[in-house]
Amino acid sequence: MANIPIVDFSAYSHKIKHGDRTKTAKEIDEAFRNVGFVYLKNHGVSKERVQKCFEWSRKFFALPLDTKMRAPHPPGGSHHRGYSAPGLEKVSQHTYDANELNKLREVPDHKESFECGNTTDAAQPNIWLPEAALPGFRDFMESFFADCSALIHQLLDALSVALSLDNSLSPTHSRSHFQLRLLHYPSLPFPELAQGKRSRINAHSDFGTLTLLFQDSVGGLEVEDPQTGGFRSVEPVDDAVLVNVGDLLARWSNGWWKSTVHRVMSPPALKSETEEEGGVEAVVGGMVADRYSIPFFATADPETVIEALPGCWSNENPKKYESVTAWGYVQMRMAALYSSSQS
Ligand SMILES: O=C(O)CCC(=O)C(=O)O
Ligand SMILES: [Fe+2]
Repeated sequence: MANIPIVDFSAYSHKIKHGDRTKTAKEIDEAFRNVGFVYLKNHGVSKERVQKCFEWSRKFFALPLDTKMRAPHPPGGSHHRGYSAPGLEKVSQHTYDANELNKLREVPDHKESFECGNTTDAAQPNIWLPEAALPGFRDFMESFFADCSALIHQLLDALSVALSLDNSLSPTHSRSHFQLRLLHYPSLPFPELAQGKRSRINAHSDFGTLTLLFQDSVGGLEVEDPQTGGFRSVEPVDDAVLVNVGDLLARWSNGWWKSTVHRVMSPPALKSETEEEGGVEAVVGGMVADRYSIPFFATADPETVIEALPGCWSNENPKKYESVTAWGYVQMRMAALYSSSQS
């Protein structure tokens, strides 16, 4: 099991006094340096709201395919909104060559997703189903988006305290051009996953600054141990949101915080059952349960120049990365996600 620290975030979500805030910021800082992931308790997005979001997600994915296709994800990676049917998106880790991408797609990610963003994001307008197809869905997602955005801004305040920055990082995300994603990994025969014929989500790091991840209780998320290169299971924690550092924040902090590679495989319970029963053959015909998760991706305002933050570099620890704009970097990564199968 991966050792992901659990931090009480009330000092930021409930605006408790300054001293507690510094302590919380230091705890998050340590988790981001060591693992790149942290679980936050008392994060301010209520349990009821999270449960409701999972309910809406289940309702959405239970609709017939031709109804879901009334909000289709456009071809290519630059407009990342709407519904993607299973097999459309294949996550890669820094693979930009078209032949390589097509090879990777031979093992499709067995998932479907729905993406939506900020209503003010003119560059990537949302793509909704007609209201009558799922009344109330759009309203709920817009308000859940606002809940998650508020948490991101509190986290940016905490990170600025951790680095003793003069100004909070929150204004660099002032437009909140974030992305809320509903993910459904359909049930599938265990051997297909175990033998690598299909994957749930391939190993990758996230592109932006911060990701929130709400998961159901099925499990299967794994994070890479940077020391050994092996993967460790992440156990879902009740009422806690998982937060991880994306590549842009790792660059911005000059590598101080880690953007850790992660993937989704079989739930750990299923794996240990097969070991006890003497290997994969013992479960031929067994099915892996459906899994639902809700990531929320934050990134900085598009024109923000990402270069080592004050305090993260010195003559002894020079800047490791070229400066990039937030927009330029994310577009390059997104293009690789959707490019070759659709061009
Ligand atoms: O479903 C999960 O638990 C992880 C999803 C994920 O890593 C992603 O969408 O970037
Ligand atoms: Fe991810």
